Amino acid sequence: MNNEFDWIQSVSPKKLHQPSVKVGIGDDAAIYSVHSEFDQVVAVDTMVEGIHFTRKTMPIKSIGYKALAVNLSDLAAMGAIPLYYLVSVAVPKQGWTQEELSKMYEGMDQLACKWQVDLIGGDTVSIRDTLVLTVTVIGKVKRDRHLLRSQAEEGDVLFVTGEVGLSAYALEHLLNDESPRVDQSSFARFLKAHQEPEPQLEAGQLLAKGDGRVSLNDVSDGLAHEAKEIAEASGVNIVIDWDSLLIPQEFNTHPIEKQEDWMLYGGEDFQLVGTVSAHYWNELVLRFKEHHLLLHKIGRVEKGEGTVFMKRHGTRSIIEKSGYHHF
Ligand SMILES: Nc1ncnc2c1ncn2[C@@H]1O[C@H](COP(=O)(O)OP(=O)(O)OP(=O)(O)O)[C@@H](O)[C@H]1O
Ligand SMILES: Cc1ncc(C[n+]2csc(CCOP(=O)(O)O)c2C)c(N)n1
Ligand SMILES: [Mg+2]
Ligand SMILES: [Mg+2]
Ligand SMILES: [Mg+2]
Repeated sequence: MNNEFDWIQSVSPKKLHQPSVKVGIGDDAAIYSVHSEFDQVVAVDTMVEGIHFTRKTMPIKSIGYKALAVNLSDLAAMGAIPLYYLVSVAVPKQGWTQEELSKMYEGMDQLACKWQVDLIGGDTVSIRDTLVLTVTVIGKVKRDRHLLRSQAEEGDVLFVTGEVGLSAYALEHLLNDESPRVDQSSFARFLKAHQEPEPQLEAGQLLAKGDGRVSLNDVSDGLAHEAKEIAEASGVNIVIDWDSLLIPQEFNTHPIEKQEDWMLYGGEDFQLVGTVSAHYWNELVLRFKEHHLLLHKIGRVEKGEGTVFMKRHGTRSIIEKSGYHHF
């Protein structure tokens, strides 16, 4: 690899999307101007080789794409509009070429162009064994229009913005070397969900625009875990209605326990899960239809203190806050 400074030069954007950037890459820090009618929104998430990806589970370009996507997903979950991002990369001294790192940045750039977000800084260091990629995103939300996990109330509708379980299904096949055994044309959308998930920014912004009260979270650790976070933050119980979940046809030939593993506990779906009051629901569904976006009812909110239930064929069971845990 050339020296670190040439490398930084090579990943510096030639052109920026946001006119608010006053100083981007190249000085000690970035500067951007702000508008007072908006609040600033910031999030950071890290991807670690061996934990979030391996060379077997992810093409290199997708590692970059996903690292930015998971962060944009957190902004989506706040109802925010993304503006800028910073990238910190720790590169092992062996095993990664500059071409590969450039590919990783290409993945980020592809998604950044789609959402008009600008790379305004970062950090480059070496590490012993595995690559670590940390992305920080900065966005904005109209003052007092942000969406929180703590706004659910008894009687609300529980919704998701798309299918869940696709990412975990793909990952299981990738880890078990089974992807050649599944039908490749139908496997493609599962692979896409795992490798290059689409952050639901439009859905998040649409939910923030309306007048109704909304609670919202993004599905990184699994539907069960995220629903539990909403239930606990809001001080309510949540019932997930298994029979109303969108179950991919490919799951039908697998035992129900496997389906539950993928759909409730698998994680990394990066759909949004949330609640709205029942009388606002129909209007919201219409608005989503107008924007060609999916909003799917999967349960309801009840009085309680943070318990999540799953109801299947009329029988309820308590769902634990399990999903992917680092500790
Ligand atoms: N090491 C840390 N130091 C300080 N704050 C942290 C740390 N880790 C997480 N947080 C904060 O805790 C809150 C929850 O973080 P968490 O990472 O669980 O959410 P998330 O990003 O939505 O989930 P995921 O990481 O699974 O995508 C956030 O406000 C986050 O900024
Ligand atoms: C090789 C490989 N093994 C396992 C997984 C699964 N996985 C890792 S982290 C995580 C939760 C989200 O992470 P975080 O909580 O850090 O946002 C999940 C579901 C994977 N993606 N790749
Ligand atoms: Mg996080
Ligand atoms: Mg989140
Ligand atoms: Mg996150």
